[in-house]
Amino acid sequence: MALPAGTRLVALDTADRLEEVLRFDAWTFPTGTPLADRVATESGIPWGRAWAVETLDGDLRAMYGCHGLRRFPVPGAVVPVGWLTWVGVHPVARRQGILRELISHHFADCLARGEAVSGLNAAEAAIYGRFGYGQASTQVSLTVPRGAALRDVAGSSELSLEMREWDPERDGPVVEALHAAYAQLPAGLGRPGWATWETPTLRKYVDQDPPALRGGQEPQRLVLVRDGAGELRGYARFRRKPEWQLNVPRSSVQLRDIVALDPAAAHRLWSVLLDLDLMATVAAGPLASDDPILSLLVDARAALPTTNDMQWIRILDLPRALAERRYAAPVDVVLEVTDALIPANAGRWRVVADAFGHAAVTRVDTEQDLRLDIRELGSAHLGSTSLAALAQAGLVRGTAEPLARAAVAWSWPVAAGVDWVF
Ligand SMILES: CC(=O)SCCNC(=O)CCNC(=O)[C@H](O)C(C)(C)COP(=O)(O)OP(=O)(O)OC[C@H]1O[C@@H](n2cnc3c(N)ncnc32)[C@H](O)[C@@H]1OP(=O)(O)O
Repeated sequence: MALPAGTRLVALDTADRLEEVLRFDAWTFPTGTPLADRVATESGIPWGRAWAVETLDGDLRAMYGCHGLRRFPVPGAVVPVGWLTWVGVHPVARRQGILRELISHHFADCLARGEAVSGLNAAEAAIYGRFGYGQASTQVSLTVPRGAALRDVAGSSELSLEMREWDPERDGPVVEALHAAYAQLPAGLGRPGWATWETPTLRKYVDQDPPALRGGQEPQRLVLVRDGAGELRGYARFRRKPEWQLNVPRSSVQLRDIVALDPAAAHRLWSVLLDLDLMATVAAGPLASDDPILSLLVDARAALPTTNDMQWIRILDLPRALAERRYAAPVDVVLEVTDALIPANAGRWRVVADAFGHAAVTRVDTEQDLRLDIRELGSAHLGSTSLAALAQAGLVRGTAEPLARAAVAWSWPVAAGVDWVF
């Protein structure tokens, strides 16, 4: 397939076309925010690694961008990943194969830059599976009632608190350091998928708090927690949304993110957030599906947990991607993989690894143990989608023993996930 006649692909190297891009984007993602306000905020567009499809007259018809992450956590390692973003096709140009062309361009670009994996957050869950992306992590959202009881954690009450208005220049580096440190927890195992805002564009994008993007809520606030030696142990960023019903305060805390480096800090932060006057609830999420609050709440059900897909992973260079990550148990298995878009990944691959080691991945022509598509391998790549679960749906085929061994090896003790979308 090719781009529709009368259109061409052009690079978006600089922000020169920002206003035009934002006008175009408002066709793909409707917004009530005035254009002038959007122009004045950091869009998060990765200029220099963004492309547009335009007519020969220069009218924008589609675009996509890619964040070149260099420290994306996969099980037991951090790797380069091409993070697909800002995908949109104008309503007049849809269903003519433009997205399919952009995806093919993105895959080739990532491979040329040595990125064995592409990832994304999907606007709609049904879009990307056809291109070999598999759902690799889930997120949980909570609405925690004010005053919800927490299980005790020793040392929580001895930690000190500081609350202040968010100041990006002062607080951005503090929060970034805590967020990055959390990626290694617990005990150095590390949380796959825990991306940090590692490019200057992403950093500016997450640090900003312009009134136009507050939705009528108060400016962002920050709570910090320190141990007895004054060392920072965690933070939470939040806003309060004021609301009264029949003279009864029904306001809510909108928690943007919360990071704690130990259980006492998590308990202390949640204790203060659940005890703010005039609030009825604390709305939290995206949270990883094993976030500590789910174990700390005495009645997690009362927090009305809802889950959704979070990160989607596409393996672009199979031998490299499978060798880059580590495995939770010894494994020696032959996979027969199909890949309709990247033929170099298709065929039989032997994967051999020790517990918590990297794998040797070689092409073989011996009998396969398991058969699956590249999409399923992407789902399992962050360690949170079980190959055995996929087998129950008929998406991985093989006999019981190699399936069980591979399912354990591909898993990881810490759930994949992250607390922001980009
Ligand atoms: C990572 C991100 O940035 S997520 C953001 C994605 N963007 C949006 O959701 C904005 C609004 N939507 C759009 O801009 C467009 O409809 C897009 C980008 C989703 C699709 O673009 P199009 O150029 O129309 O897609 P294209 O014609 O290449 O279709 C490719 C395939 O995807 C399918 N498809 C397209 N859109 C959707 C959708 N929303 N849901 C399910 N399937 C879809 C098509 O049916 C087609 O399937 P086929 O290959 O089996 O025939």
